[in-house]
Amino acid sequence: MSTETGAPGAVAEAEQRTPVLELAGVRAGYGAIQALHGVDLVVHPGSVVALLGPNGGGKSTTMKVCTGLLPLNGGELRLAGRRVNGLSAQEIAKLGVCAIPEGRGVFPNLTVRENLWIATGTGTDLKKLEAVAYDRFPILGKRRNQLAGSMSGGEQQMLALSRALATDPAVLLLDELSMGLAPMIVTQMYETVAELVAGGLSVLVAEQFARVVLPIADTAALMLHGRIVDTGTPDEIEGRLSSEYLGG
Ligand SMILES: Nc1ncnc2c1ncn2[C@@H]1O[C@H](COP(=O)(O)OP(=O)(O)OP(=O)(O)O)[C@@H](O)[C@H]1O
Repeated sequence: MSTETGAPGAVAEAEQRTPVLELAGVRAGYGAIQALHGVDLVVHPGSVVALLGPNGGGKSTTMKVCTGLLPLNGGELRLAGRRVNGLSAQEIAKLGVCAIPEGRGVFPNLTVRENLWIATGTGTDLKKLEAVAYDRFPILGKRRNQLAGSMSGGEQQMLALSRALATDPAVLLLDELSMGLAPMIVTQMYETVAELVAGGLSVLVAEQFARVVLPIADTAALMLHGRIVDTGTPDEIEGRLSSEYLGG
């Protein structure tokens, strides 16, 4: 969370603890296409790192590396200080990495309840899971028997977030949470993320339009052509970004 409310000590303290997620000199690509050329990123416990940059910069690829969906061909991926290069996506998920991919990640032909039921594979009881989800997003309770694919983009994103949180992740990866959503819904989604971070969650969020995520970020990193070209506090980065990257 941003330190505006006066917790610089807490941030400094978090930075002294082992990062929940760390990329050091990470290289990765698709066959002959090298997409990441030595990416360094650190997510401290209870903080939000915003990964910014235009289309094709490598944000989604970075997310795929963090979830184990794409292997590294150089550098190191560390979770809670442990090198996890080469672990499968399933093993990485078990270590507490949970992602909401670009374009949501709900099962459109399943109802809200059925989508939540999928998360019971992690051992949580469906009733408890539903109670938490409907408490956080009452609209999901009203839509519990509706097919996820027939809901609005915002409602689908709420469902995706609820399902992700059911796994009690150590670090949550959000890829373009705002995509296709009305500004008011985006604000609401990021407010929810900020509340979760205040409760101790760590988040890495990729966003093409910086303005929607900078208010809740502790650190921002600008990515271009598979490289982090600038890192700083949200204020520092905002000051250096062109309006093109800031977005509406
Ligand atoms: N499946 C793929 N096969 C081949 N090249 C890919 C694949 N996915 C991404 N790339 C390439 O890797 C580079 C980084 O793409 P990536 O999707 O990570 O960027 P991004 O910053 O997330 O952009 P966007 O927001 O548009 O998804 C781009 O040059 C892209 O064309």
